[in-house]
Amino acid sequence: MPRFAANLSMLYPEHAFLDRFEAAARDGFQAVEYLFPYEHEPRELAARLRANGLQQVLFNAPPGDWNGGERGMACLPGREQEFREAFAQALRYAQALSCPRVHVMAGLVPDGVERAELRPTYVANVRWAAREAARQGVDVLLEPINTRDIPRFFLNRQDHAHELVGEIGEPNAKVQMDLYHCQIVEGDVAMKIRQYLPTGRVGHFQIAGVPLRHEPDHGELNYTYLFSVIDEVSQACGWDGWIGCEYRPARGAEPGGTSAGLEWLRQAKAGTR
Ligand SMILES: O=C(O)C(=O)[C@H](O)CO
Ligand SMILES: [Mg+2]
Repeated sequence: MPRFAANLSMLYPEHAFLDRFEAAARDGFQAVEYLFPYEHEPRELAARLRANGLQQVLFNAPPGDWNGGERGMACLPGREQEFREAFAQALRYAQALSCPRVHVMAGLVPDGVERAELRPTYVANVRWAAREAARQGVDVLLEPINTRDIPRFFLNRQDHAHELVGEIGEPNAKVQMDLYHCQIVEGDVAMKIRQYLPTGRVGHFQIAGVPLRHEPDHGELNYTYLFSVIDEVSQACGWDGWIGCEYRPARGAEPGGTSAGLEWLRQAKAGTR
């Protein structure tokens, strides 16, 4: 069965962020991911990981002015210096947390600009980041995101992401394949897993039910089937990454709501015995 990481930006909303590590470990998770670690000292986060026997498997580089609506800087001409400084900060956290992957958000296409005009900036920024990250054994991830959640996001499709990874040309630049976004934008999810996972260019998966981004057993995707596809393909090609549980629990911040909603995970584990 694939290995699952709890996304602490979305799961366990009834707890303060630092207390979500313990909640995830209590539910049997052995790994976590989240959006941004930067409000906390690396040593505080490392202590939470250690105390709860957890691995950090992914977080995001600083995205620019998040509260002002920015969603990454990688595609933005004129922001290269800020991008580099932000990525250097991410690498310091990755080192302290022994985290092998950093997601670099692409950014929004500015009004009046054609997507194609941004491509050279994006490729140059991510190539630079991948080379820096390679020195400490870290992969840099590119994630296609749907435009219902993030209108004007630069990167939306798996084929676009894989084309860019090819052009970037660094072995540690990979795609973060979020099946929730993939279903909303393009569908045909199982065939896309079969197409892309064997290329060695998928660094990480994320999951959520579609359309509401709740538990994977809510909505139109059949994750029992998709997990069996990931299992089959990863056994054939030797992929041994993680699947991030990046969803908003249907019970919201109700105490114990995330844990109660993990029935899909208990069933997925039971199915492999
Ligand atoms: O939104 C997602 O799916 C992500 O994984 C990003 O990291 C945050 O926007
Ligand atoms: Mg995602």
